Amino acid sequence: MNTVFDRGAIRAFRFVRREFHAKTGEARLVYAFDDGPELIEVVRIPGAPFELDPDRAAAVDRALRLLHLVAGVSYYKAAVPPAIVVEGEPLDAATAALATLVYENGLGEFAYRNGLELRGRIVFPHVGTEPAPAPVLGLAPHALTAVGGGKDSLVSVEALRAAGVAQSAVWIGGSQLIHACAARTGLPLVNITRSLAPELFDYNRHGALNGHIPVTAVNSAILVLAALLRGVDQVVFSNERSASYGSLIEGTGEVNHQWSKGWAFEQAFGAYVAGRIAADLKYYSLLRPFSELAVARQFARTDRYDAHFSSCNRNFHILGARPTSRWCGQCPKCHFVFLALAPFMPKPRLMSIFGRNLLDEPNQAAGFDALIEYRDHKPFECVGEARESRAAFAALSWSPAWREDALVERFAREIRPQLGREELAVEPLLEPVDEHRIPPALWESLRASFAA
Ligand SMILES: CC(=O)N[C@H]1[C@@H](OP(=O)(O)OP(=O)(O)OC[C@H]2O[C@@H](n3ccc(=O)[nH]c3=O)[C@H](O)[C@@H]2O)O[C@H](CO)[C@@H](O)[C@@H]1O[C@H](C)C(=O)N[C@@H](C)C(=O)N[C@@H](CCC(=O)O)C(=O)O
Ligand SMILES: Nc1ncnc2c1ncn2[C@@H]1O[C@H](COP(=O)(O)OP(=O)(O)OP(=O)(O)O)[C@@H](O)[C@H]1O
Repeated sequence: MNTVFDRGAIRAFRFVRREFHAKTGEARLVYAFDDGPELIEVVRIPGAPFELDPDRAAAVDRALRLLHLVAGVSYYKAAVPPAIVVEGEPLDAATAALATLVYENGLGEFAYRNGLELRGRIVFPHVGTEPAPAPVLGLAPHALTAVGGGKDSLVSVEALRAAGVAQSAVWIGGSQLIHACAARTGLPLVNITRSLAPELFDYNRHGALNGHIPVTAVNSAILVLAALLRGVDQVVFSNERSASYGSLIEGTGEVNHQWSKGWAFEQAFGAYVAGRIAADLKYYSLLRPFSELAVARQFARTDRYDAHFSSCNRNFHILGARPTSRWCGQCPKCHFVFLALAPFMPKPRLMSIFGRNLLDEPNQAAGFDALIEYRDHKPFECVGEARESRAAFAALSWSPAWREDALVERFAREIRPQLGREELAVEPLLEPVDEHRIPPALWESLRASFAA
């Protein structure tokens, strides 16, 4: 493309067609703006050729339709045109409602940063007929555990292992870091590849709208498809309770960067999968009842992954990682993970993971201030709630090992006196809540393994 991407002239975003090739495991998701070129996203699920009986083939097609709708968000956002057109069979009301929910909320940060109002503007056309409830397919008891290279999914892997749940470590994309973490689990590995339509990058260079998309919703829909193809009954994510809370922006309200990691998404998506795709396919987040601090404490209980994991998002760009080391030490994720692990890990171990002590670097004060919502809002990143960060700081400020470090000392002197002691306790934040979709027997075992 040599000209500008004239998004104002675009009238409609079209869902053109979806294809699945059982011999190769390749799904092709096809979109277009008006009569422009086809934008084709390709996802490949390993394990082909897939032999599917008619019921499973029909469920695979329903899952593919869901993935087509959800993954379209990457392209729709480039122009946000007035109309959405779904070609082929029309959507029913429940499917259209789920797609609208994902687009409106999952593009919340995108809309805020681009000064757009998307609520009420995203209309997926649908008809009034309701499809039959999804059948039971007789899927085998086995979890596809999504691995993201960070601490959360590794906590889930170990919890499922302890509970005796058969599982595979599954990841999407070409990240070597995630591959190394997945290999370190010792589980069977499943690496799914995904290529965005190359035209999108061209559009981005020529003036398309850009910003954050609900990537966990896309990954979830990919794993649902993979579970059906591989004939297994569970898709397990590792989204903690804290993901349900966004950043509070003055004059705007709450904007959640990680909306599709939150409880509202999990409930709607999980219910849709069981109700409309396959009745015995369970989608849930194993860490939903827990805070980031509870997950950090659990992670600290084994050093198996210390030399492999990273939560720093500079490792995870689709056009190639941009890290100088596994931890850049300067981004909100590095700040938060350092702070959250510090109360639960011996200091030398944490410093050897990061290669430095971030809490003794006075020039990083602003980054840590944002985490505790002091003079700034919580960053648009996957970090815990401000009350968790404040409680972690408070715990360190009473610890002989940490209290003399520059930023901890500053917290104790300047910020702690403004906060009530009851706001600063770590213990209440380690208590699980009973809001989750975890199968009951597994929940009992999980609760016991997280208890102190
Ligand atoms: C790695 C990262 O943080 N990427 C965000 C960044 O994108 P950037 O341009 O720096 O690099 P790429 O990720 O390589 O993306 C290239 C372009 O492609 C678009 N794109 C990418 C993936 C996709 O599924 N659809 C797309 O359209 C993207 O817009 C780029 O133009 O900045 C972007 C704009 O703010 C972010 O959207 C990129 O975030 C990725 C989608 C991503 O995978 N981010 C996760 C690390 C992440 O933020 N996870 C959240 C979960 C949030 C959720 O609701 O699911 C978290 O852990 O909190
Ligand atoms: N490339 C990926 N493939 C499959 N699942 C992924 C991928 N990236 C992230 N996930 C999953 O999405 C969820 C959110 O990712 P997130 O980055 O918060 O988790 P994490 O990498 O396990 O931990 P951390 O919060 O320490 O980064 C997790 O369940 C994670 O396993």
